[in-house]
Amino acid sequence: MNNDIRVKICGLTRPQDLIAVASAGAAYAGFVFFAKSPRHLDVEAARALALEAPVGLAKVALTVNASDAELERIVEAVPLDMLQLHGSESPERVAELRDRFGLPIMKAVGVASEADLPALVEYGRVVDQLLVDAKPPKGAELPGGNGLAFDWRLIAGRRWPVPWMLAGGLTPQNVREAIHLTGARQVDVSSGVESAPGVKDAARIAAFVEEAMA
Ligand SMILES: O=C(O)c1ccccc1NCC(=O)[C@H](O)[C@H](O)COP(=O)(O)O
Repeated sequence: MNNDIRVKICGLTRPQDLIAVASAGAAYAGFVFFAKSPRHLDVEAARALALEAPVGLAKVALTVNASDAELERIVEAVPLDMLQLHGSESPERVAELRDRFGLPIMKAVGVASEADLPALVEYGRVVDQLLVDAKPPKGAELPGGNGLAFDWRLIAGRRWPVPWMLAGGLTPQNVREAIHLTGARQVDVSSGVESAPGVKDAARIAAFVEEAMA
């Protein structure tokens, strides 16, 4: 059992999702604030859900190029442990938000080729965590949560100055290989544990966490 692997399950929308994630032993629960996503939560729904989260489950709000006002509404209403910025926020914007809201920040960086790797170093200077995710394909509706993996060999053996999380197309079937190949100590999944877009599946969540920690 590889207990030092920490798992994030992203895109929870129902109380039963929280139970499934916590009982599986995941460390993070992600709430998506992005209207085009099938996992989108409005602030009131996210507040209600977050208030039911078991103690010890870290609650992560995921936003995409959100305005100050949007972030203020979320942070004031929803008890959170981390902000995940999943848009084109610059390192300067990220640093500004980290100072303003006093919450740990995880910045998602899309990877498709070697050319995308320097951004991890640049953001790594201003964040608390990095999310190393698959770069969305051109024309994709969603900046993340697409169920697509990137070539994990691109980051094999690489390290950054802050904790990082591997994401993109992970499933119960491939997560062990992904961890072995990349050396990731944290993994994140959304599509790979769903029975339909936006519908989390408790059995797949349990299987994913078990495989990640095997
Ligand atoms: O999950 C979404 O719907 C989403 C929408 C807009 C921006 C980001 C989104 N998800 C970000 C995540 O952290 C996902 O867990 C990550 O991209 C991995 O997704 P998947 O490949 O589906 O496991």
